Amino acid sequence: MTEHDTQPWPAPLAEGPLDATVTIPGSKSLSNRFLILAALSTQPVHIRGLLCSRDTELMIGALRALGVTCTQNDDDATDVTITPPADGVFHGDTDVYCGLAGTVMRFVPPLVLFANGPVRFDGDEQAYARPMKPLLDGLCRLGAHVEYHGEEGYLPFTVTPPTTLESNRRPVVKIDSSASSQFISGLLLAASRLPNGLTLRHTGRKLPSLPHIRMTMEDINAAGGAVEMTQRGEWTVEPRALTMAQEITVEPDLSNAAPFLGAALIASGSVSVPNWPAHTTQPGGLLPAILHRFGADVTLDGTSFNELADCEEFDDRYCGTLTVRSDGAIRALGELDLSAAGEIAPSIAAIAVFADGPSALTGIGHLRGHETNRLEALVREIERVGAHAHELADGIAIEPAAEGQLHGAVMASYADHRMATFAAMLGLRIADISIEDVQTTRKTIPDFTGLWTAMLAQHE
Ligand SMILES: O=C(O)C1=C[C@@H](OP(=O)(O)O)[C@@H](O)[C@H](O)C1
Ligand SMILES: C=C(OP(=O)(O)O)C(=O)O
Repeated sequence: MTEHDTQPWPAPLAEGPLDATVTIPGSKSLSNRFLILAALSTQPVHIRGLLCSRDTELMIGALRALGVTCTQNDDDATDVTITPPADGVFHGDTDVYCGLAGTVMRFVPPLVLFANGPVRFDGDEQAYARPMKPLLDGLCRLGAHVEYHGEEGYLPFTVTPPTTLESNRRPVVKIDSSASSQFISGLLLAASRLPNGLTLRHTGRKLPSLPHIRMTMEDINAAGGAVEMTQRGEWTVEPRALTMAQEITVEPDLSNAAPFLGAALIASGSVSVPNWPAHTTQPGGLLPAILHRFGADVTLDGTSFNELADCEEFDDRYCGTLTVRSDGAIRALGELDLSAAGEIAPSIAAIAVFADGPSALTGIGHLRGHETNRLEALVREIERVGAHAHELADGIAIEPAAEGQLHGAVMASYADHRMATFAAMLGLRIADISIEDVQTTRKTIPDFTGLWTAMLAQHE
């Protein structure tokens, strides 16, 4: 146990305008999709730049339990080779531990359709509150059997594979995915292996995180699959043998870049992130526009954000250095619909605490079912430092306080990586902020405190 596990971590105050470059580790969402697709592939896949954090370790643990060979390079754990079981059949009669990782608890159970025995799923106690039922109902429609060991619709549970998969016609699965896009992604990722593919319909009114569903579709199609959105809220997947490229590189996690890029606004100065993809399926790709709306100057390799869309130099594969500059004056957002990118809401909320007026983040009611009830947690932590916030039916309204009214506090992190990074962002401008259990950031960032202090050491 380190000191950080027991003592709140004193979040550093910015000593002056930043002039920093930060290299962001691989994307959680891409890493865990590539791992699943590699496990379903017909040949070994070499993944470079894999995120090495709790959520990817849990995914690797899950795949190993199912009989997939995952070999990490001794000198570089981000370099991994995945070899699916020789006959493509996953091992049953095993246990999968999901921790608090949505991508593990929603992407792995569909693999059990192709296993030779039941698989038991469990996770952290806090994971027992995360919705699972629409995904598991979908698996039951495909012939699996689900037994709940606690409350119906939640972890822990056992999935037993069907004795045979329906093979005379294409199954139609209808689920309400308004609580999480990951139900759709999980079913799509596995569906190419079904004898007749799948038609999947979303029956709810709202669907969050559409970029993450587009990411799923793009990754499946790049692996030789054939998935399309046939109409709003309906997808078809053709039966296909998936063959991923033999080598694939993971983009940096653009959502995890949000606290660092946001620091340029809160602390003033500039923060640069190399290897920023000009085109991406990650929802963090929306950050340049949002930070620009807050008043920052945003450039990719020197080209200003306003010109990026028309710039022919930036083809689909272009990666450059994204730089965010600010004099510390932050414009309020008014209302911002974040339904496409709910996972960056805590970072956007931290910036909004220092804006020149109120901001409302909407379209994110489903954040109540994330790692913690993030809307409730954000309101509580914003009030704790002396600013004001309240919950909306589908979001949060933030009212900044005059700087003299803001004060330090011991901030709770709720076992939520993004609540911990949110608190560190507040600590850039508010003295005497410390953060309980900052190591919870290991869910998706291997060394958050190291990266954060290194960023702060680079100032004007
Ligand atoms: O598919 C993915 O990789 C993710 C989808 C989103 O989930 P929700 O739709 O539940 O918000 C996002 O918030 C999560 O961090 C990652
Ligand atoms: C919601 C998140 O994670 P998960 O993949 O566990 O759903 C997140 O990282 O913000």
